[in-house]
Amino acid sequence: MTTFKEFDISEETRSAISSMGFEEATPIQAQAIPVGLSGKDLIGQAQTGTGKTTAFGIPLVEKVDIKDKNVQGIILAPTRELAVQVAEELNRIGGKKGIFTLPIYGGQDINRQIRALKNRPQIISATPGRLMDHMRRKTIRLDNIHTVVLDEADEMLNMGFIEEIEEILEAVTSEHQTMLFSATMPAKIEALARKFMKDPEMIKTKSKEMTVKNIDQHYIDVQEKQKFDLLTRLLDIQSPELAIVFGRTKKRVDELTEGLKKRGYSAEGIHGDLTQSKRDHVIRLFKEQTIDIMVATDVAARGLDITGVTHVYNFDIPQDPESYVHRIGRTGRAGKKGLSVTFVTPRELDHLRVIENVTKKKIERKSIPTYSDVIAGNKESAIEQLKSTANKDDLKEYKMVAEQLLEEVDSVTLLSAAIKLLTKEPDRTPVNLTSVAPIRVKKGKGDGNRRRSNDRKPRAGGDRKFNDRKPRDRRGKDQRPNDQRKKRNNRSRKENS
Ligand SMILES: Nc1ncnc2c1ncn2[C@@H]1O[C@H](COP(=O)(O)OP(=O)(O)OP(=O)(O)O)[C@@H](O)[C@H]1O
Ligand SMILES: [Mg+2]
Repeated sequence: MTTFKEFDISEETRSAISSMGFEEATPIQAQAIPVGLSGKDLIGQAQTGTGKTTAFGIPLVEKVDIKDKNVQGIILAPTRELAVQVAEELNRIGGKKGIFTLPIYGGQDINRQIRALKNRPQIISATPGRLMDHMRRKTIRLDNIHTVVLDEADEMLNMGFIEEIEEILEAVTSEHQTMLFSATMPAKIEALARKFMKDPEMIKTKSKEMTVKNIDQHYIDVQEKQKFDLLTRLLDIQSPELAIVFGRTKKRVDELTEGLKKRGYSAEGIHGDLTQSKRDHVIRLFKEQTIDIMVATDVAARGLDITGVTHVYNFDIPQDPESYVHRIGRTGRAGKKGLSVTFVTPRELDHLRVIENVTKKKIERKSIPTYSDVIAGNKESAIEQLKSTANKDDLKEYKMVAEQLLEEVDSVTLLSAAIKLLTKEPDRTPVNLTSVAPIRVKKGKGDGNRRRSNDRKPRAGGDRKFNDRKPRDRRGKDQRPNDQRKKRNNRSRKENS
């Protein structure tokens, strides 16, 4: 067990960490913080939800010279929401030392960011595209940077981002430390990462599996057409506190959200085609539990730390094992329990095996719940509702009627009637989704790294991730016209950074 007292850090930072409620350092923090503080380059790999943000946040904050008014540290993140979240965490860690971290991301008024930069943040947490925009305008200078962090490093070094990352790193001309973090680090990406680093120390927390033990991982073999009914059945039976439903494309997310609303669930969707203010709004509603289901593309797969997410449903099986690891990692964070359920159509079973092989974890098969399972689940919720109302609410004005009723009917019969009335029938409002083609394992490349090549062609999965390109275009990536590839890439950058 390592406590934060054991690190050679300032009193302010120690006190900030304690205000955040952290007592013991997590394994990645215990190993990475001393290396980070020593100034050495490092690659940190640890499972989702195990505190990697603080693992790089503490060394970064400790290295900032408060008298120096220049930007001294940059953190790059693949999505806007993550850039914001990381900035918030860094502000909690560095606040007591007077260190200010500013999030810089696409979709927000650039002039507003330029004004905020006048407050002289020492650290910037940015998405690559918008940072480059500021570099070109000379509103951010990188010549005094002593620390560069790539959060979700494998994603950042994937083909969708590599050019920006190279350009940004080349612009950091000062002597600097580079730290890379992610829960996944495919070998090819690690090799590529080393080119940007000086003899990096590799820190991997010991564990056979890529995913955390506290997530129960299930899958259900289901026909495409049955998926939506299955989802609503599971939602009724499992009553998640907060759930994220992942769909493969933007259109899919829109259709799923509409369908869930039609059946009376409080759900909102998030994907790269929405305005940033809509994206922010959805995240806010979800965080404050005004809605309890967030339907998302992979734009929400990485890094997001939302308290109360008890369930992750992969309505569509993820394209690659890394995406699976990150998606399900939105639950089961900081030691809490979580459940993930992946819907697998018969022709996708091979793909599921690829995921199991790469993550070194067997995913447990479950069968489709029956109608009577749903009724039993709904009865359970009705009983919970009755109990919590009995415990919390002021029932004075109902008590007299209740006593009168008890003179006519016995208490067990009365309560049974109340439970019956409160037990919902499953909503069967018809919902039609456009069906999507199954994801197939490509022959001879079933190593789970098939989109992680580091040649310079745009990656299929990566563009899909942030552009949410429909996997319909089943031509090989080399068969698509060049200008089409370029357009997709550019759009992806504009949308997400
Ligand atoms: N030492 C600690 N003790 C208790 N909770 C902690 C500690 N460090 C971090 N946490 C909490 O754990 C949660 C997960 O942390 P964080 O988001 O940094 O995980 P991560 O490893 O970056 O996950 P991901 O791979 O999904 O990005 C956060 O809510 C954070 O506040
Ligand atoms: Mg993280």
